Order: sequence, then structure tokens, then C-alpha cells
Amino acid sequence: MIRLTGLTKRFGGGPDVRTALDQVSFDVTGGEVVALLGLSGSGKSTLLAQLNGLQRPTSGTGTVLGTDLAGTGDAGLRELRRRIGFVFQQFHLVGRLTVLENVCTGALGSLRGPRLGLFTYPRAIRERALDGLERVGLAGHAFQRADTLSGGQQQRVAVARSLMQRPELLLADEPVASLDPESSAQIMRLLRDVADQGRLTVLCSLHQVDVALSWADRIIGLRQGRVVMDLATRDIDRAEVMRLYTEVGADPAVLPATVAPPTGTG
Ligand SMILES: Nc1ncnc2c1ncn2[C@@H]1O[C@H](COP(=O)(O)OP(=O)(O)OP(=O)(O)O)[C@@H](O)[C@H]1O
Repeated sequence: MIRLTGLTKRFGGGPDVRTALDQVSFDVTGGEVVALLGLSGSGKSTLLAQLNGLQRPTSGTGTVLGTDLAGTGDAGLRELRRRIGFVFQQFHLVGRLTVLENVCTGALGSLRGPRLGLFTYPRAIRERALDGLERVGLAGHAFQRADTLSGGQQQRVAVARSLMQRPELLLADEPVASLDPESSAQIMRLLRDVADQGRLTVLCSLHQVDVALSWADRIIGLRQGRVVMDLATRDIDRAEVMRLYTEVGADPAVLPATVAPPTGTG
């Protein structure tokens, strides 16, 4: 599903060069649910942007769903992105459109030409979008303007929209950072259900250690762009994960041993 070997990403050059990812190596197998943890600036978003081909690595190799991240052209990377769902911290819904139409936009990658208005989408797409809303518990809000929903509801719509692509891999970048604890729990349960029912692989960056521990099969911890922790959640305790945040000045090389989780953690 995912194989990264020595993946490095640098921004800028000369004295201002910034290494966002430093020799990142790990594999993710199908159906795994992985939380990415680390301080602000540790490289989580950059890693997700590498995985969906939005940014190219500076060095190292990476393969996602069989696509070589460094060696594939722009068209090939666009094709890869059609197979990957993405959920962001900001939901990016179009506020003036109905909830249902927002979900339909998730299918645009498989349609030709732009669509303006719900009824310009094929009926099969509208039906699938409605099923998706049912799944996230919002079918009753289908014809409401998206900007009339709460933040938690909007994020559920965003999840339904991302599933319209029938993704093989779902990447989420701090999907609950702007939500209250109850809405956060709902979204994480939803992502877990979606992963379990669809045998979907999920990688999700998070700032909430407890959410990650109760939700993920595996935790990958980053510090200054390096993987310093890679453990199955069942083999890890909270104090160990907190070291990612507390030993701020520590050299990443001396942080908790990187332990590859056993295969089949999902
Ligand atoms: N486009 C860019 N140009 C220059 N530097 C960048 C760029 N994107 C990220 N960086 C730098 O790379 C490092 C990693 O950033 P990244 O956004 O991946 O961290 P993060 O762990 O996702 O942080 P946060 O939790 O705050 O979202 C940071 O030092 C950041 O300033």
C-alpha cells in the first residue's frame, strides 16, 4: 500500500534550507489505521503531501498504491490522487451549496467537465451521495445549505465527500483540530468504521494523543522530520507517546527506539 525508503524533503536552499522530512522509511499494509503524531512543525503535513503526490521528495523513494512518487509524471500523480481520499482540518465545503451537492463534488474526478447544480450530476452519483450522507448520519440535512451546519457536521459531510471517490487510501490532516471533544469523537469513530467496513487504509495526523491511542492500530511519531517512534498501539503506553512532546530539545536520534510493528496490525 505504502512503502517509503529514506524519503527526504527539503524546502529552500543555501543557508535557509529546511529539512521537513529526513530519511523517512516505513511500510503500511492494506487495512491499517495509522496515527501520525508529533509537535507542530515535525513534518506530518509534509508527509501527507508526499503520500498523495502533491509534493515531490528531494531524495529517497516512495511508492503509494503502486505509484512511484519520485519517478511518476504530473498526470500519473493526478491519477494517484483520484484513488486517495483526503480530509483536511478545514472542511473546504462550498457554503452556499446544499450538503448533497457538496458530497457530489467528491465524484468530480470521475466525471467529464464541470457541474453546476445538483441535477447536472448523474442520478447514480446523487444516489450514492445520499447513501454517503446516510452513513455519516446526515441524510436529513441533504438539502440544507452547507454553511448552516455545525463544524462537526461539516466535517462529517467532508468525510462523505471524500468517500465518493471510493478511495483505496484515506489521508486525513488534523481532521478534528477545530472540533469540540464530542464532535471529534464522532469523526474519529466514523473514520474507524469506514476503515473497518471498507477495509480502507487510513493515515491521519493528530494532535490528541488519547484519541490516537484509542483509535489507531499503529502510531508513527515524528520529530524534526524523522520517524522516532513506530509502534502498534497495543504495545505502547501513554507516557511513552508523551515523550514525543516533552523531550523537546532532545536529539531525535536518541529518542525511543523505533520498533517496527508486527505485520497484520489491522
Ligand atoms: N512549503 C513550504 N516551504 C517552506 N517550508 C515548509 C513548507 N512546508 C513545510 N515547511 C516546513 O517544514 C517543516 C514541517 O512542516 P509541516 O507543516 O509538515 O509540520 P506539521 O507537523 O504538519 O506541523 P503542524 O502540526 O503545525 O501542522 C516546518 O519547519 C515547516 O516550516
